[in-house]
Amino acid sequence: MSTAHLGDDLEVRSLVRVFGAGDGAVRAVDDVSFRAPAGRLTGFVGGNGAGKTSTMRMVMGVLAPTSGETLFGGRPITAADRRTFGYMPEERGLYPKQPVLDQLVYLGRLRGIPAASARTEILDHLERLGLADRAKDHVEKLSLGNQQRVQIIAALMGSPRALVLDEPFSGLDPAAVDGMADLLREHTARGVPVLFSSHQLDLVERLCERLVILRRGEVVADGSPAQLAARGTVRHRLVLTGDAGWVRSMPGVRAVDVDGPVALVEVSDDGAGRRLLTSALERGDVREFSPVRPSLTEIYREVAA
Ligand SMILES: Nc1ncnc2c1ncn2[C@@H]1O[C@H](COP(=O)(O)OP(=O)(O)OP(=O)(O)O)[C@@H](O)[C@H]1O
Repeated sequence: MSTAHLGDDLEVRSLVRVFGAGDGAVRAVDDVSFRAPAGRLTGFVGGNGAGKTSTMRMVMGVLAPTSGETLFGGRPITAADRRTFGYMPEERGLYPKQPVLDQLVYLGRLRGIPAASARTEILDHLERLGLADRAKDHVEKLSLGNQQRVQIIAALMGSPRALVLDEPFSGLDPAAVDGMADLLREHTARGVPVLFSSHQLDLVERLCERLVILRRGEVVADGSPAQLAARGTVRHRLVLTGDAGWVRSMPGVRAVDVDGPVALVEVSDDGAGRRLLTSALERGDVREFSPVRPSLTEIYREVAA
């Protein structure tokens, strides 16, 4: 039995995975280190082929690292640890011809969850994800989004000690996204680290306390959304009473967008910002002059493009 207890971080250290050899070798994961802290939702983002799935597979032991380590609570992750983890792989593996409830009970038993307690938990999760009336249906009769919900329940049942979820939100409608987010928060509240990949940046920004951005196998950003926002280019929003077109000719000011009395600008330094504000005040009332935090999408474009 694992000695790990709730409150352990998941961590990867100097993780490398090379596919192929010689000239055709691909360094899919290239010296990746980051931590998914206990009790936090960590979003794992990056473009197609950035190395997210390969990293998660190495955490779950279904892909061998070329080098580097995967750790839980500071110790190398063991097979016993992994049996206590909830994993949603990229390749969804449900049996089409088996009823939903039977299948989930079976998957639970593979993870050592007694059938009776698995049933209670599964029925509760089906209810919460709006699938209570589908428990006896064959999986193949469900829409893809509903099959996805079943897959999610398979990963979440049995009070896992860590959750590793590859694209858990893809294909879900907004109500299911909210239901799923609530479920994940219940797990972080128990002290579980949750690592999930996603291409939906708005969702990651809304949900995550931490995020890790990969680009071509390397970590290019790692921190809270606020920490990442502080790294991005800060802009200012200037709202005047008259037309703001004149800001375009101010030295040290780049007008990103001007629309009537509203201008979004980047200033080269504090001095240029002060000169801009002074000029604006000389021309009349200034209704607003405020820094604009870059959105995650903008930060992502800066670091991952
Ligand atoms: N089994 C494999 N054999 C050879 N190359 C592979 C294998 N698995 C992944 N790769 C390559 O490794 C790189 C990273 O792929 P990976 O699936 O980890 O990225 P990803 O970030 O999950 O991408 P996506 O968002 O598209 O799912 C890609 O170039 C991919 O082609």
